[in-house]
Amino acid sequence: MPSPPLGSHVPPRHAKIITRPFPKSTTFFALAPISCPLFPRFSHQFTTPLHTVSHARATRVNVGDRRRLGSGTAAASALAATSVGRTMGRSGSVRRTAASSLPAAAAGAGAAAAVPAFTASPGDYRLLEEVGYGANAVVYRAVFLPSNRIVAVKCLDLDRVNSNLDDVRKEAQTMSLIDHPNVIRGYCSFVVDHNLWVIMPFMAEGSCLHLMKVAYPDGFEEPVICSILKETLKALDYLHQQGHIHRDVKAGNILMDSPGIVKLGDFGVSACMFDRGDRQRSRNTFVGTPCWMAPEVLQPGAGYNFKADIWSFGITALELAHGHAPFSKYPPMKVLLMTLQNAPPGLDYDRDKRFSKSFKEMVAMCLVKDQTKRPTAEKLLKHSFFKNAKPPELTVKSILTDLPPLWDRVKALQLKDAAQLALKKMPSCEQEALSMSEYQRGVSAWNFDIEDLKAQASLIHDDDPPEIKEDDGNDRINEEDKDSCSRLHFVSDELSSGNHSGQPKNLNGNHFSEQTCVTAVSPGGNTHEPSIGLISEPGNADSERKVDGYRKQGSEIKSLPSTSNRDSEGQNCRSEVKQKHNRSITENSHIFDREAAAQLVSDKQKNGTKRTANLSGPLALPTRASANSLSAPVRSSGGYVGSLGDKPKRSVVEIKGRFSVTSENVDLAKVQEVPTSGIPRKLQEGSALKKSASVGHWPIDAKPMSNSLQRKELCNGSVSASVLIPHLRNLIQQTTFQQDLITNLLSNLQQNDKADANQYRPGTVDSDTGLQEELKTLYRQEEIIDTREEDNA
Ligand SMILES: Nc1ncnc2c1ncn2[C@@H]1O[C@H](COP(=O)(O)OP(=O)(O)OP(=O)(O)O)[C@@H](O)[C@H]1O
Repeated sequence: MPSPPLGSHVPPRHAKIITRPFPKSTTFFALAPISCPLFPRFSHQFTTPLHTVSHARATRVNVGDRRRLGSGTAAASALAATSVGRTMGRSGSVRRTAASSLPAAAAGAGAAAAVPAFTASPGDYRLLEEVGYGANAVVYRAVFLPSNRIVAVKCLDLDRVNSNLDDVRKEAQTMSLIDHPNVIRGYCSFVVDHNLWVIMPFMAEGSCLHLMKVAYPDGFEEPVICSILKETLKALDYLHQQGHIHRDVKAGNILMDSPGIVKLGDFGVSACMFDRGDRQRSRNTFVGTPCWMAPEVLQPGAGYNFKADIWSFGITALELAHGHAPFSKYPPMKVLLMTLQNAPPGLDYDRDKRFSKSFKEMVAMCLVKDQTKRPTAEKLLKHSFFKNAKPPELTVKSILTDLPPLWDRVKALQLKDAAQLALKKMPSCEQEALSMSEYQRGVSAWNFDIEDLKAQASLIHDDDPPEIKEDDGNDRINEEDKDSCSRLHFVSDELSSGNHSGQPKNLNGNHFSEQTCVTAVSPGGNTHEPSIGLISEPGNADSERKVDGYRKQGSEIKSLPSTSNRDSEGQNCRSEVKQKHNRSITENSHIFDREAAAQLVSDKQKNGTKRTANLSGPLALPTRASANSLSAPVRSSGGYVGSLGDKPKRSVVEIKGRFSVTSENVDLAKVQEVPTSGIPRKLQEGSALKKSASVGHWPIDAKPMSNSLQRKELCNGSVSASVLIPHLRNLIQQTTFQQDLITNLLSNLQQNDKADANQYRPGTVDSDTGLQEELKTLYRQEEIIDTREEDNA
């Protein structure tokens, strides 16, 4: 059954239209585009449904075309407020939406009354608790003071999204045009200092991902999944019919409200299928989250369409069934390769016996690699699995009982992860753990250096640990895989015969470090009474919590007295939500070139050799704290950090180009097994020596494990934390020492080089007294360690 159209003039079915050029005259967006003072250049794209043209206002600032908002001031002057206060009669669905976010007391009256307009004045909103944050935004529960209505305010940090103004604009615009009970719409949006505020309905139960992390780590029961998926599918059907590809369908973007209302949110990376020019080109870039990405999104050339959402929907179904997405244990580039090379994941394993045949079938229909064989959302809604779906009011409601309020859950998750991080007491671990959890959560704005990815992918061991085989789909190799392989060969040929130089493209090189958020209020204008419900003074210890260098935005947001002076709207007070992000952001922060990735795939295939390191760590993803990510297992995984601005000290056991494998993420047994011929005997015992592309042969002690039993225990993961932690501490000490030693050796060599370049022979370090001394020191150190270990044993 088609979703409600935007207006009666809108043909109910558009899904078919998208497969052919869409004639302008039949577009269901505004025939007369609304003026776009915000982005004159994009005015033609600022369309809005006809029935909202008269209500949509792109007001405030009229500034020239600025694709990039470098500073808050620029941002403020470049982004206009768009208020879509729907004062006129709206469809029933909108009223339902509105009612769902009304405070209990007002709900009854609110449902009957006309939906009040929302103003584009920050003074009209009192920010309450933080209820989530993602790649670019912090989301607050807030009160719209004129009607005392509870809303969510998404504060997008424009400093962080300065290279993706299109995304910002699209998200705000798309959200404001949404008119469907299962899609989050934006009431209005406007700039407040460095932030774009998007006002939207408050979804009191947060995202499905959140809920799973808090209470359902192994996923939901089938009836619940069925309800959630059906609502999500209705949202997708609607969006596709309106010409949008969501591109980021995942449990983290499925939001729930108390009465069991389910809505799809986050249009940060959505695309219009009818776009041409710049925006069309953006569909040739990776946008989305690796685990949820359809194969065709990862392949160059062909392009993709709304069917990519159907794939993501299938992955989301698995996510809801298992508590995590398939392949989520792997680093992103491995996910990419597996998505292309392996059979699609499914519900085929022992643990999935509890699920019905129709559920499995439905998932299998979505996860077909050939996008043309995937059903449309509309067709999928007719699948037998959804026929018997119970109303979400019943099923979803049942999973929401006895839970604390959303903000308390968010706080608890934050504290839990902060505690885990504190336990590690390792700055690099912190960074890696965040990176890993970020990845596991599935970031939208993942951003990395393709060269690094190539290096890292080449280090990925093709033999996966047995415990994660299950999700690989390796056992399910089928005809599709053969197709996939042949496509990959084609990609390879294409790349090698084309004008690809073989050089990896480095399109962004964005480097991120840890996110730091600070919340502050500047009570501008009114000295007696800070009228907006924020918050705390900058620098106030209460407003900033710092746990082992990880400073999080204070959740203890204090509600201050609100202004009663309505005339002073926007003047009596100003609220400022500052998010200081200690990261550098450059252009294209969440895309990278698909061809470059294909080159990676090609290289990987050509390479064909098995590598020594079994990498389980993440790529150097932008490290970003996220409420969503905070409950993800904190795992010290090593991972490449070469692209990060600050290279944390760690024990490097292998350097491959710019890639470093740290002792933390190298399989201990394998390290021990590395051939070390030609290395002094002492170093072979209990040390791993590997070739470093950068520095030649150097003795590096990865894990001096004298006790093979202990080593086995460590490898099979049965060892307890109490055993492991001292060992790791010991390791850190050793590696710090070794790093210093290596530095000394290097500087000695350099000095020697200068002194007598002709006499210097590589490998003749023994003739150098200084170096001999250093090596002796190393031996001594090793002996001490060995003795200590023997004592411990
Ligand atoms: N309307 C809402 N009501 C309640 N919570 C919300 C709402 N919108 C978002 N959230 C919470 O805030 C989180 C972050 O929001 P959102 O996904 O829009 O930010 P983002 O920066 O675009 O994230 P992403 O990393 O997915 O790109 C959500 O996962 C959800 O938990």
